[in-house]
Amino acid sequence: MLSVRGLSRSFGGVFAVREVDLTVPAGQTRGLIGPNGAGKSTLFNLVAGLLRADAGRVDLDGTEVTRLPAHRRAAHGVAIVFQGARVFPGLTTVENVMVGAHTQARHGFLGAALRSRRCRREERTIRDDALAALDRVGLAEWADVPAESLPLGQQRRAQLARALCAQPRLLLLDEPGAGLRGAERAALAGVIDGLRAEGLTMMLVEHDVGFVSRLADRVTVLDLGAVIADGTPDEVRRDPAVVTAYLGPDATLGPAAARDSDGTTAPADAEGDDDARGA
Ligand SMILES: Nc1ncnc2c1ncn2[C@@H]1O[C@H](COP(=O)(O)OP(=O)(O)OP(=O)(O)O)[C@@H](O)[C@H]1O
Repeated sequence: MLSVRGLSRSFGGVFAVREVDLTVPAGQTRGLIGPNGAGKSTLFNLVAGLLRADAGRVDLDGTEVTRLPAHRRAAHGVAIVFQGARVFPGLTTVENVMVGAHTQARHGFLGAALRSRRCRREERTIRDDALAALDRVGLAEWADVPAESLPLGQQRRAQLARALCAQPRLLLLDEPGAGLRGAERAALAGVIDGLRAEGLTMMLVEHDVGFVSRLADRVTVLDLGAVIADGTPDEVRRDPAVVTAYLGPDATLGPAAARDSDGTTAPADAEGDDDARGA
């Protein structure tokens, strides 16, 4: 589904992403972890076409998209949920989600302004698609409430629904669980797990190693822009290079410790990690 070869990008002469090779087969959920500043978000932006690569190539389903802008890659099925993204205030939950489907709408400005019959029909279809996406993330009953009145965890799921509305084939989730605790975190993990079971191809950036380990089939570890490990969650947690990069030379990255989404190191039985696994 996704193939990245020799991908590099630097800012002011410093590599943010350095000669990254990565293959994500269709149906796989790939975790992407690494310390702060490792290059995770930059890699996502390079895959989504929001940043230009200095070198290397990106292929989606066998088609090279390296030079395509973000909207053309979206048409190839790439959707991204940004780190710390907020819902649009002043819109209901379903209206927030409909914004995602509007990227695929056919009617132009004139049709919308005149409320033509075709435009109204398309609007109904978009609303139905948005309601179906809300159902997939467990928010159907909150469709008509102001989105900003939802708790943070539900706002995150609404953003996920917005991305799903574009019917992606590759979904990039940049720290979707950041700042979530307890039941909210467990609910999000349950939704991501459901999408995985449906066979959606996903990449998931998270600081919380327990959260990623529970949800990903395979994990890639970045440090200083380069891939330092790639394997099953268990293999990666035991890899000495990963442990050192993450926590320092004397630490362990097994069930005993994991860096939580706020960047602090917490025991695995702390609230966030435990809830993610227990979902
Ligand atoms: N637009 C930019 N301009 C300059 N430097 C940037 C820019 N974007 C990223 N960087 C730098 O590139 C490096 C990688 O940043 P990036 O945000 O991709 O890391 P990250 O792994 O996502 O970090 P975090 O976990 O903190 O979100 C960092 O050193 C960062 O300061």
